Amino acid sequence: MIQFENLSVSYGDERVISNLSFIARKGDKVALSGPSGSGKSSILNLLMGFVYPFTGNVTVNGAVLNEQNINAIRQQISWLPQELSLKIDTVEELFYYPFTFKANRHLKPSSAEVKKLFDELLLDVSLLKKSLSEISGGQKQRVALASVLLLKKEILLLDEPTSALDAESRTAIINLIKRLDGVTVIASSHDEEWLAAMDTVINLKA
Ligand SMILES: Nc1ncnc2c1ncn2[C@@H]1O[C@H](COP(=O)(O)OP(=O)(O)OP(=O)(O)O)[C@@H](O)[C@H]1O
Repeated sequence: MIQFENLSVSYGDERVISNLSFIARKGDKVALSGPSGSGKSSILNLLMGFVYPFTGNVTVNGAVLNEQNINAIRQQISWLPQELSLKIDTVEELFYYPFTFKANRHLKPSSAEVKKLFDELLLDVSLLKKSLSEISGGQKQRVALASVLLLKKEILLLDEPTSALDAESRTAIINLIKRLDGVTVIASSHDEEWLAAMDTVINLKA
């Protein structure tokens, strides 16, 4: 369970989020909506411990998130950022990047698992042999999503996961996310189809 209690976030003098409270239970699919700059990414950054609240608490599975327990909490989370600024050249490097971390090495998927998930994401595994400059933004987004899904963590944080996708792959991903039993998903999105499909939508300008 993830709980935000009376949470406020500020950057310097700028208050971005004020008195936000919500609970996501295990397996809930939660969307964060709101205009650009309303604080959607900041909420995901709070859960990763990149930002700390100005007031209030974030609790993950009963532990109030702090600098001492953040590393243990991150082990339970798989995070897909909005922009991937990695110094890598190939699709294969992008896909296997999360598995290069010591904590994730044992989670490296089999080629059969990779093939199965790529099929579900409407991707051809031959893409892995290409350089990043040869694939589209939508293919890159789905390859990155595939690797965070294969980490099989119980919490999945997605920052605008369908922003580069066409209608067909967007629907495939929404269906796949909805079938993830027991996985708590929190995703920022401007995508109406995504927002309509999730269990809860938190509108940050409401
Ligand atoms: N590290 C930072 N330092 C200073 N200000 C920041 C920082 N991160 C975010 N902000 C500011 O906080 C506000 C909320 O940003 P955030 O990225 O959380 O919004 P968002 O809803 O995710 O936006 P978008 O839809 O454009 O991705 C913005 O005004 C942004 O400029």
